[in-house]
Amino acid sequence: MGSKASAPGKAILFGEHAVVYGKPAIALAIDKRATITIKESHRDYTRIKSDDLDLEAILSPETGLKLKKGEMGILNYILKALEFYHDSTPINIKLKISIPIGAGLGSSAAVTVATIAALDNYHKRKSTLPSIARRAHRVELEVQGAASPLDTSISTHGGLIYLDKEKIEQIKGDLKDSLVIGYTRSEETAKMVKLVKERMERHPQIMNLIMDAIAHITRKARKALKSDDKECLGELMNINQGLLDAIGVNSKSLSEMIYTSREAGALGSKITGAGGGGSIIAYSHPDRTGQILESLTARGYNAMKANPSTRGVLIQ
Ligand SMILES: Nc1ncnc2c1ncn2[C@@H]1O[C@H](COP(=O)(O)OP(=O)(O)OP(=O)(O)O)[C@@H](O)[C@H]1O
Ligand SMILES: C[C@@](O)(CCO)CC(=O)[O-]
Ligand SMILES: [Mg+2]
Repeated sequence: MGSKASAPGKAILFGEHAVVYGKPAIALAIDKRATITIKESHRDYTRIKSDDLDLEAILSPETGLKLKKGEMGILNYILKALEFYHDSTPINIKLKISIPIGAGLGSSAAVTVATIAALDNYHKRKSTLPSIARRAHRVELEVQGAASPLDTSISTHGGLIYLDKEKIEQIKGDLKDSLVIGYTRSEETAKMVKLVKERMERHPQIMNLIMDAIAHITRKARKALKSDDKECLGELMNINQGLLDAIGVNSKSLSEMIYTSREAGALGSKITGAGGGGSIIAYSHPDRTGQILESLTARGYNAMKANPSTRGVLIQ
């Protein structure tokens, strides 16, 4: 018997980094997914494979982990999820992923959530969405050393969520056909979270004022989404971007993508995710997304339209 589960990537509209300091955030699941398939193994070891990542590893109780090809990165999240199971029954794990990796689009969270859901199903363990999200957050915390529950919550629950500390609220907002994501390879999330922490330690009063300002923006954005006030939402994204620059997570390539998208008609454009490279999210009237996509790709950036995905984790 086998098991299969998938989970979506994410984009953060407001509150990245501030959420690590207990401020609210707004994030949406996007229509790119990670899928984990588990089959029984007829060998005495577990094999983890991903053609998309050109990754293959063997995990045996006797000889431990052997990385046959690819890089550890994402594998660390699968291994940590396996570790929490304390069950060394050999299995074959396969990962398919359409989420750009390490680009601020929540690939690590999606892989973690899909792995936990697939393992629950494989071991016939009853699980709830909050339980999957909680365990997935613990995996991200252990692997990265620091992580808010934001990425793993949105990957589990899907939709468009307003997260305030542990409280999750699905919010209404018309973002269909209005989002373009430009992406490059980002610095690892853990590194960017550490960089902000160090600046916080050097300038606590200033940084706390900035985090409070981002919190005000996020609360106001929640109202703008509900009232479909597109101009206000765009302007709040641009203000949030200025504050992300101030906390040190902007970069030249992100700025170039942001200004390119604004010149092409974005109402708002900002970093999404950890920053330091990675992704930007541009919000516009639906009739401008084509132009924004074209402008970003013409400058050699990867770009894609993103639509909210109401579907969170799915056990197939
Ligand atoms: N080709 C690859 N194969 C395996 N792992 C990779 C590959 N490219 C990047 N990684 C690793 O995948 C992980 C991606 O996690 P990271 O949190 O940095 O990005 P993300 O989850 O996509 O973005 P964010 O967390 O900012 O939303 C990192 O550990 C990175 O080293
Ligand atoms: C930068 C950050 O806020 C979001 C990364 O996608 C880190 C976190 O919330 O764990
Ligand atoms: Mg991540």
